[in-house]
Amino acid sequence: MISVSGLTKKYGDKVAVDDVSFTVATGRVTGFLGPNGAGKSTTMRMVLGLDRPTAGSVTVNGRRYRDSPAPLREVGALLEAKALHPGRSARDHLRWLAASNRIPTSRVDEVLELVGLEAVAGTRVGKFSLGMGQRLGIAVALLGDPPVVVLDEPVNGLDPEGIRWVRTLARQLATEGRTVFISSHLMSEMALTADHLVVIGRGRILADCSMREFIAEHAASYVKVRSPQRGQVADLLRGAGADVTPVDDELHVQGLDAAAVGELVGDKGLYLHELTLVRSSLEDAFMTLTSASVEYSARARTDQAGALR
Ligand SMILES: Nc1ncnc2c1ncn2[C@@H]1O[C@H](COP(=O)(O)OP(=O)(O)OP(=O)(O)O)[C@@H](O)[C@H]1O
Repeated sequence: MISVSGLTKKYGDKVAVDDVSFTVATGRVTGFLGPNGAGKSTTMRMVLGLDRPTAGSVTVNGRRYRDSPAPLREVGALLEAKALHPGRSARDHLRWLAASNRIPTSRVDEVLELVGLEAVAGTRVGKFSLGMGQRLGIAVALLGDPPVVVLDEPVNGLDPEGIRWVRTLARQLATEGRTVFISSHLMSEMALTADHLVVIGRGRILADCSMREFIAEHAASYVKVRSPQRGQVADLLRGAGADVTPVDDELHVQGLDAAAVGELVGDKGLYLHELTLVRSSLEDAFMTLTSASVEYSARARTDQAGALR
């Protein structure tokens, strides 16, 4: 498991990560979600000991990454813009990493097969597409068969088949009991992949909850009703305690579910032309949540400058 406590990173005056605490549990996929520039990569780099925190601490399975005797076998990571030797083949790259981390060479062909690069294993990495590079990065992450896997934007550059493959792989790794921590700026992708969500905006944690809780709390829903007796239906539903908003030729009803609306209307012998549960998309919920953090951050900066004191 990964434990992040009071983590802060400043670059000069810029606070990239601001007093962040959360836990990434074993045996499930935790999605790390936030808009561009939110602080995801910076946090992940600190988890991996590649950036030194200004304050706070991170432990992976109880110790700091850089204190690990065999990092590649402890934590597998895919980071953005991974530097690869362009003249080397994928197989040679993995062999070199395996040898320098005392991982058996037989594992190289296993991971090449796992990520679907067997056919191009001898091709120079410089000729790889973005998607192939991502697959090779994931192969590197899995080379040491690590119990903890950290993937920064793993679906970048992948086609729909590749995206589905990453999703299945992440779920499989979690089912095997590993700790899986994946960043993305795409809510729709995380909704299909993650069990748990940590949402960050402007360096601060905005939500840390299960995907189910996030949907219940943030994805607003209403029942869309169309009826030739709109006025009567609206009065009836309001009388039953619902919140009813007329929109064009529709009624948007909150406070009663679709079944209750249907039964109330049926009991009175009124007609319905439509009865639909409408959920706002998770993408909308995510945008609303993170755009609020922009305002918060602007206030915080004014406060820091002393203007409000
Ligand atoms: N080395 C650096 N020097 C100065 N500022 C930096 C540095 N690295 C990151 N930042 C700033 O810190 C903030 C957080 O960046 P970070 O890359 O962690 O965000 P992110 O959520 O990963 O975004 P993206 O999805 O665009 O990669 C951004 O405002 C970024 O400009």
